[in-house]
Amino acid sequence: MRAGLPLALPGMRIGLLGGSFDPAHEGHVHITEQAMRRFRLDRVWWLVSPGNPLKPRGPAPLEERLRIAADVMRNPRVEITAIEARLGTRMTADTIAGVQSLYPFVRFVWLMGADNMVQFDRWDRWSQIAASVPIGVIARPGWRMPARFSRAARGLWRYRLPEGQEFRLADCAPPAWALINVPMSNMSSTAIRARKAGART
Ligand SMILES: Nc1ncnc2c1ncn2[C@@H]1O[C@H](COP(=O)(O)OP(=O)(O)OP(=O)(O)O)[C@@H](O)[C@H]1O
Ligand SMILES: O=C(O)c1ccc[n+]([C@@H]2O[C@H](COP(=O)([O-])O)[C@@H](O)[C@H]2O)c1
Repeated sequence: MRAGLPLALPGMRIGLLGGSFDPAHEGHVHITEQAMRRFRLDRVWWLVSPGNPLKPRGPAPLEERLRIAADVMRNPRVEITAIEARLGTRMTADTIAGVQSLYPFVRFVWLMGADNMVQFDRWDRWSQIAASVPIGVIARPGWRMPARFSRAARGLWRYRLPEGQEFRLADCAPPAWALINVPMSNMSSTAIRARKAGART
C-alpha cells in the first residue's frame, strides 16, 4: 500500500479498479488478474473509494479497507491506493479527470464488474466518463446478460470491441469498451459482511 501517489512510466497501460472494497476479496484479485492479462495492462491500481455515491450505507473506515486490500492483493503489479481521498473526489468523472491530468502520459482503462455496467447510466456524467477513458467490463455471475443489454451498453454499442479484440482496448481512443468472459467468481463483499454479521449473532 502506498501513502502517496503511485508511480507510473510514460506509455504505461494502467487499469483503474474503483470500489468500496468493504472488504476486498478473492473476486477482486481474480478480475484484476484476468483484466491485466486480457486487456494487456502493465499495472492495475485499486482505487479504494471514500464511499460509493449511490450506496446509502457508509463503508468501514478507509484505513481498515486499505489494510485488508493490501493483505488480500499481493501482486507487485497492483497498487492499492487512496487516490480519491487524496484528490478529494467521489464521483468517477472527477477521479478520472484528476488522474489524467496528474499522469497525462499514461493510458488509463476504467475497469468494472458487469454489475456496475448495469447501473452505469445512473452514474454522474456517465457519457463524459465513456468519452474520456476506455472501459473494460468483466463478467460477474448473473450479470453478464443484463450488462450486455443495459441502457449504457445499448447507448455505447457501436463503440464495443468485438470479442477477441479486447487486447487493443488500452490503445483505443474513447469511447471504446469491451466485455470479457472469464471463469467467474461469486465472491462478494456483501456475502462476507453477511457471514461476519451471522457469526456475531
Ligand atoms: N466476484 C466478482 N466478479 C466480477 N466483478 C466483481 C466481483 N467482485 C467485485 N467486482 C467488481 O469490483 C469492483 C469493486 O467492487 P466492490 O468493492 O463493490 O465489491 P462487491 O463485492 O461488489 O461489493 P458489494 O457486495 O458491497 O457491492 C466493482 O466494479 C465490482 O463490479
Ligand atoms: O461517479 C458516480 O456517480 C459513481 C456511482 C456509483 C459508483 N461509482 C464508482 O464505481 C466504483 C464501484 O463502486 P462499488 O461501491 O460498487 O465498489 C467505485 O469507484 C465508485 O466510486 C461511481
